[in-house]
Amino acid sequence: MNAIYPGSFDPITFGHLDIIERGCRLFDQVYVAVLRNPNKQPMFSVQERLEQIAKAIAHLPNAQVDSFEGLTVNYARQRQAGAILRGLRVLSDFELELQMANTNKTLASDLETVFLTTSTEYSFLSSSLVKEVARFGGNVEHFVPSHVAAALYDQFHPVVE
Ligand SMILES: O=C(O)c1ccc2[nH]nc(Br)c2c1
Repeated sequence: MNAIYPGSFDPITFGHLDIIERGCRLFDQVYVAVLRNPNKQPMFSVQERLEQIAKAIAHLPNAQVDSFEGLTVNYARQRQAGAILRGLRVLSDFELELQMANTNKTLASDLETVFLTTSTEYSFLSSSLVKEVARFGGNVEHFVPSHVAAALYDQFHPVVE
């Protein structure tokens, strides 16, 4: 069975990678799918995020990066996925995740949402938190892959020609 792992990944964190690596042990193929959302102003472009994710999952032979827009259930069908993979960090994640899972179940009754609880060491982690730490010059090396840490540094320390 294939799974999709949809998200904004702005940027990808070790929390996301924890879910992806464990999902790769459960599913034949995991599509790490960046949602192209024109209503949001991400820090990194879709292309930048695709490249960041591709490098982060290069060690996983059955994971691949992708992007999509519109309904998650339509993208899942396009990728012939039987599951939507989601991570749960803390109880506060559950309410929105439950709403999305029930919506998707109503739209596509043959599509399951599979939740994995993140490892406790990453349960506090979010892309927003990482960007705030980087914004104020904090060390993010324990939160994101080194290439993502470098991209965050460049965001806040632009080279002046
Ligand atoms: O980085 C985020 O914003 C974010 C949100 C929701 C999340 N659920 N599981 C994980 Br890992 C996760 C990460």
